[in-house]
Amino acid sequence: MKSILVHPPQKPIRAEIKLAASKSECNRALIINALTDFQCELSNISEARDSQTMLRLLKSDDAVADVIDAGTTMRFLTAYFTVTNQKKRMTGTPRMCERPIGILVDALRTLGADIQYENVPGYPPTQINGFVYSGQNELKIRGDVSSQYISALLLIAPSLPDGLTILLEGEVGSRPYIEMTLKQMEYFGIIYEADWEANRIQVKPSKYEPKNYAIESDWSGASYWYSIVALAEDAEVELLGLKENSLQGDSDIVNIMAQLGVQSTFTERGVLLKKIPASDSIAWDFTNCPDLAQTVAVCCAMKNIHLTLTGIESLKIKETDRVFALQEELKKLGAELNEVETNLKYEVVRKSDWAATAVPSIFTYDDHRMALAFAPVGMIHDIIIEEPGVVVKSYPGYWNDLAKVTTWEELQLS
Ligand SMILES: O=C(O)C1=C[C@@H](OP(=O)(O)O)[C@@H](O)[C@H](O)C1
Ligand SMILES: C=C(OP(=O)(O)O)C(=O)O
Repeated sequence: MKSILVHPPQKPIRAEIKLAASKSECNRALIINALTDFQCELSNISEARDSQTMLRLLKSDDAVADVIDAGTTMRFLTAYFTVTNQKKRMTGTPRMCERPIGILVDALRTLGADIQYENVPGYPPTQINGFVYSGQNELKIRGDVSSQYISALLLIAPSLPDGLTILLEGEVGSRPYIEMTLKQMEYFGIIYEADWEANRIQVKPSKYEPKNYAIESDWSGASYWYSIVALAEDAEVELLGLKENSLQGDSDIVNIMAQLGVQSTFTERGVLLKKIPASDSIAWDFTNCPDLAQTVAVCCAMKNIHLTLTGIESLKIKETDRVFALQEELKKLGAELNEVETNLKYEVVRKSDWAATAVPSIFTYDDHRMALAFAPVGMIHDIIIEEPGVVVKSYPGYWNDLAKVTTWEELQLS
């Protein structure tokens, strides 16, 4: 499959969508399960490639763990293999080897890990050689690069003889993901204290209790459906498997989309999305929900809603430089992502009189969220999404789900 041409729907959209499970919740549950010697019963395991990769690597005796392009899988497994004293070479795609891991490796080394870099210090591939506990039970760690390092350390913290106290430095990004980690740990019997005023988290040493755990559907995946409803002329969609009180910070899409023209009503099965009037402009800080930035940027561009974005610095070190990717691809829709204050504030603006002269063809930069976020443009006019297979990272069933509300066809681009 080389590319997909999405056509606007020919009739009002009325659909029920069973979303994929959250890969974030799933990857935490899989690590916790491994730390109970696989005694938990996990249900609704995510079919996302990131989670399937985690599942496979946790069960593998191979000396090499290739995480492909999965950040949480790389970071969580590095901590897990270290404390369980498994010698592993950790590697991934070329892009994964450009995504920093030094902050986590330094922290694990302080705890007693022998980890070596194969090429560039601070980046995968790494070789985990072993672990002899140093007796250190307090760490200072930067919180402004990736929360995944902190979640990785928290997940293994109960296994350390003295537990672990983490002092976070700098502005903490993606904090809801840290809270998700802590709440899942608590569910499995771990005691912790988090003081967010002092940026201090303390985890007591203990064993995870084996329990059953049901993984919630993915709110990041839900965001694309919000965008579909916001952009389509007439749409009502029920998303199944989502909860009002979610562990996932991306459930904030409910509040963002209330301003972009989508009302959420929670039902017994999930959430029902209906169209309502939208605002002319919004400002949003994505520090707590960086994965929603692409969805919202594309949706605002297409609805001619002026968007001011802050808190998107971490987008530059994800599957691709998402700021650059958005800048390049929004241009094809007559829109711009402008940097208003260096690295701090951006805005999305679109020429309201813009009309496509040819069908825009969106390059996806090996980033699932580029394909997922731009496909809803098809609710308004034809759009080509190149390399659409990238969606397997988090939402393998996306194109099949999209076929429930509109038509699309495969193209072979030369
Ligand atoms: O812990 C997690 O499950 C995640 C944390 C976030 O990463 P950062 O903490 O690097 O922002 C998010 O972007 C990623 O998709 C999943
Ligand atoms: C950033 C993401 O994932 P990861 O960091 O786990 O590769 C994502 O899914 O958008």
